[in-house]
Amino acid sequence: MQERDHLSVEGLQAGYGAGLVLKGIDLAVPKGQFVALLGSSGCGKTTLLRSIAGFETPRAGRILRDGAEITALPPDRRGMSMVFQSYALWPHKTVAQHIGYGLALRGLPRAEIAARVAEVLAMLGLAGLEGRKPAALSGGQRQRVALGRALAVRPDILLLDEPLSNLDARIRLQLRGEIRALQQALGITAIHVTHDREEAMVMADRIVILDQGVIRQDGSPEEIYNRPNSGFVAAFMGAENLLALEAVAGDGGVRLPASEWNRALPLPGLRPGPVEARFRAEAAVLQPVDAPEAAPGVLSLFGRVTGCSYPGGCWRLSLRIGQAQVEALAPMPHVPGSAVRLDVPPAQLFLFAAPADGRGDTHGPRTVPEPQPQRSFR
Ligand SMILES: Nc1ncnc2c1ncn2[C@@H]1O[C@H](COP(=O)(O)OP(=O)(O)OP(=O)(O)O)[C@@H](O)[C@H]1O
Repeated sequence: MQERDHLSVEGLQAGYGAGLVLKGIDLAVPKGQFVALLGSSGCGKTTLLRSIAGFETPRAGRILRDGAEITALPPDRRGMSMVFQSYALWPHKTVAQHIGYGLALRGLPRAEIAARVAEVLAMLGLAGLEGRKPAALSGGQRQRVALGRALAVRPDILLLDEPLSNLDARIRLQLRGEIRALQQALGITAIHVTHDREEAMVMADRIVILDQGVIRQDGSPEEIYNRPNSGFVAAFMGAENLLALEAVAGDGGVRLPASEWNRALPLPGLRPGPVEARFRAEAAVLQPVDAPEAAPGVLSLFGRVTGCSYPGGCWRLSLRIGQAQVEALAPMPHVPGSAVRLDVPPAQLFLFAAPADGRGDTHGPRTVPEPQPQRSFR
């Protein structure tokens, strides 16, 4: 715990019945930081958020706010507001009543409530809708009301539980930007639960990847995207193409020997043995098979097109490379059966010693530095 940590979670364990969902979470968040909790369904994101909010009682560990323990405090005494995926609006209350709700509970004078409601209505572009009830609002407007209710009490910690996932794509993009701008303008510390990778990337200062109740990686969006610390994180961040390689020791060090589907590649820093190679479809450059040899460090793969579709922009190719099926993008369509070369640049080729448990980080990746200690990320 450092002086500047606004919110800290230490050794947090939580679960339901006999099952343990969070298996020891440590997280220290400085004031004003926007943290995205990212992970697949069921990994424990909401359980962590609800534990921070005070809606779940942890089995072990502590939650601190500005250094003071709040683990046992009820939700309304934590100085936090939460926004839910389902909006959680009352059908019989108007927009103004929703936004003023927390202020009325706190016993603020009517005039002050009216002034604050007007301020929040203006801030969220809801002016003119104050007399409407939720049934007469669009999804985006409803979520703005829920956000307004959370912000009206001027929390300094805002907890967002997938607030955008019920909205259509256009409104989602718009609200994303609005929430981020408001959070920055108000200097609020925000914890945002999502399973949408792009949403986490564009909104957050920091991304925490959760998997089965443990933190797999914690870093800036650029770090997580460009330097995943495991095959799991690489795959979660879109590097879904997977090749099973075998690193061998030779005179010039550890390398990937040439085969009918790849050129040889030095693998400095990796031990001999099975290697998991991952890359994004958009990272690979499609070449004719007889193109000049690629620059050193580039992994050149040879395969055949098995499928071709047009999702818009580029053509998306499915390719058979040895035993693996991978995806790549191309500016032109390719006939199934065509022979092609795929070049993967070193910065975008994520290599990990292949693990026994399929998670890709047992004896350290070649291209990835050790994960940063949490406290260095500020
Ligand atoms: N009230 C509950 N009682 C029993 N089990 C629960 C309860 N709430 C959640 N769980 C279980 O705990 C695990 C973690 O759930 P949690 O909602 O925290 O995951 P999540 O990462 O937020 O998932 P999603 O993205 O699907 O919302 C899941 O296996 C879920 O089924």
